[in-house]
Amino acid sequence: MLHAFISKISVVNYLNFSTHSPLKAAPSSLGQNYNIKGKMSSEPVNVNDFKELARNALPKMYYDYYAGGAEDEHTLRENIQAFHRITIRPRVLVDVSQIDMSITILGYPISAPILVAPTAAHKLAIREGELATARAAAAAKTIMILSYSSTCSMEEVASSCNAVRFFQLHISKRRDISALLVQRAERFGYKAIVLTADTPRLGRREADIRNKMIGFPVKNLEGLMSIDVKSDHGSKLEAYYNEMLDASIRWEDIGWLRSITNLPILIKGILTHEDATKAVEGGVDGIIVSNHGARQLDFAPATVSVLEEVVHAVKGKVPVLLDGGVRRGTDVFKALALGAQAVLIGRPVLFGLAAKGEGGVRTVLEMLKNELEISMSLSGCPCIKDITRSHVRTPDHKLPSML
Ligand SMILES: Cc1cc2nc3c(=O)[nH]c(=O)nc-3n(C[C@H](O)[C@H](O)[C@H](O)COP(=O)(O)O)c2cc1C
Ligand SMILES: CC(C)CC(=O)C(=O)O
Repeated sequence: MLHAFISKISVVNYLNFSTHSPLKAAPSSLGQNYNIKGKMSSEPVNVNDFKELARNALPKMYYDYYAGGAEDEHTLRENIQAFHRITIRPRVLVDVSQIDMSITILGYPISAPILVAPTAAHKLAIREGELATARAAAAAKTIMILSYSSTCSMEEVASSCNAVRFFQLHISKRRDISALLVQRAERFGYKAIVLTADTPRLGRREADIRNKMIGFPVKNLEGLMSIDVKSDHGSKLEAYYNEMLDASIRWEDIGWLRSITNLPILIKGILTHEDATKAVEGGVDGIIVSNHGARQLDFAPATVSVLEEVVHAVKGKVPVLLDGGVRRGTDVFKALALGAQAVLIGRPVLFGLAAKGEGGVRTVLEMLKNELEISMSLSGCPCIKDITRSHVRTPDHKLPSML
């Protein structure tokens, strides 16, 4: 009866767009969110929607650089699909009238366990580049990890907002220049060094090779280093970085890094318990489980599939973070349940920036936070510490014996 009544009302209103019905304004205001002929709206309702908007906003070469992965992009797909294979085990009748997503990372309080991953070249997305991203991260009360390969300098970013920032480092063949960057980061208030360990050379990103991807100015290296890339073939970026990166770095070099800075050191790019153990023994202050957004070694495992292995090896001695394929609040929830303290977001931030500038990045972070809040409410977890291993079921999960 009620159903029939509602149906009748909607048909009448649908037919009476141009009449003086009290609901007359509805079709035009709703029309901003959906198209009655069935086309998708241009207003994103989730983080994935930003990908298409970014594709439309960017030159193909830049979009492909942001979106692409290595070789067959098997790991790129797996980073997402591995999250889909994990289900959530919700608990009911828990008081979830107040949800608290706040945490601290290395002692710094943030509003939710979602950080901005280091990604290069934000000026390919918009003119303001990393300054816009940094302001959005500050507005979301989270930490941005500034890339070594940023297109705004670390000084410019430092003076654009007073939020907590970390600096991501590559060790280049010019060790003196890497040391100088660390000292500059320290002087300009960056609170940690994130050493990327999975990039002794660049992975084969075939879209970049086909597009003959250009090099972009690495602002932090201005006046310090210029590498003349002679190659006219393939990705100039690949040629540039292979010339610059020190492929001989080893575990012993963590000691060198420790000797030149008092900042905490996080190591990014750990995928096995063997390396997690070495990292802890080497005295790092945190581990980021990452396959570099599937841009380095194709057929490296999806990050969420190896998270527990790393967490078990680390035994709570240092925080473990994860990135790769996090696109939903439920993904954040799953990573936390498997032992991560927080996650980092890469491409969605770039897509938000390309589609809608600083506001786009802000929206991406807000969407993920809102989704995490809902996931926590519907799973019976009012605080982050309430999210436990027993809140997820992984594909290798064995049913406890009933005998
Ligand atoms: C366009 C792009 C540029 C990146 N640049 C860097 C970088 O400069 N340094 C670094 O350590 N990681 C870099 N990454 C990897 C990210 O830090 C992160 O590991 C990855 O993007 C996470 O996966 P997601 O994009 O699926 O969220 C980059 C990733 C992308 C997509
Ligand atoms: C310029 C690159 C080294 C930045 C990077 O890490 C990436 O493109 O994945």
